[in-house]
Amino acid sequence: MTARLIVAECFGVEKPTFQGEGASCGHPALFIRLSRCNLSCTKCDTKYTWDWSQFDPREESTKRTVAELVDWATSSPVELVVITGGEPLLQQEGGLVPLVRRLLAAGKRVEFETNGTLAPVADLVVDGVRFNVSPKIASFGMNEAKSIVPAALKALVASERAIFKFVASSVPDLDRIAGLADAHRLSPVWVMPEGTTAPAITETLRVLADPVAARGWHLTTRLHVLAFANTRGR
Ligand SMILES: Nc1nc2[nH]cc(C(=O)O)c2c(=O)[nH]1
Ligand code: SF4
Ligand SMILES: [Mg+2]
Repeated sequence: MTARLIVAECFGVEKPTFQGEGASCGHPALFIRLSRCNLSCTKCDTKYTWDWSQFDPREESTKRTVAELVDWATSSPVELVVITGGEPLLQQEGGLVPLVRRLLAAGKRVEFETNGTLAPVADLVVDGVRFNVSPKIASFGMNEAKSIVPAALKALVASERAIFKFVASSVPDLDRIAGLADAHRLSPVWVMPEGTTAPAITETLRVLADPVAARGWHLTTRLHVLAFANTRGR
């Protein structure tokens, strides 16, 4: 049987872009955005991957074979492939493992952008793969009883291939992040300002920078919002 994935969009080949967030911020990158999510955050900026009250899944997603996706990614010399969503690990029992295996064999490296509610299968915890884990705190508009899954966080910590990248809007958010980081031994901690416009990102970054530095954490911007005005497909 041909493995297929439910894809929202692929970008970075025709219009080159960068990983906009986290430890690889500024690196040239290709993006495969998988459709579907198991959460429903109020502040989600990719609702076209899951919110079928606002979007039509037949318009917003296509099924693509692993071969099609690998051909697309290998048409570019860019080494980093970011697999995001939605929640990409929802499809790890489907075509994700063969996709990652073939991307690595072609000389790519892979970063997953995941919400941290699902433990990765062993076949994804391999050299060349990293996990950018963004647990959603209450201020992001998600009930933490659903978004904080201790067993999944434990597995991601144990993978030794994860960073924990929290979206924050205010200084009090940092206390909640510290509580979660302590409770689940999450490290390294990265903080990213919430916002989908350059002024909003800059303003929040300025508020958060000193308190993040004081805690010894890492800080990231959202480079694609600054550079490309949050255009879809960049
Ligand atoms: N350039 C760029 N970098 C990103 N890093 C994480 C993204 C995401 O939507 O998960 C993203 C995105 O949408 N664009
Ligand atoms: S986990 Fe991410 S993709 Fe899913 S609803 Fe929340 S912000 Fe959106
Ligand atoms: Mg995004």
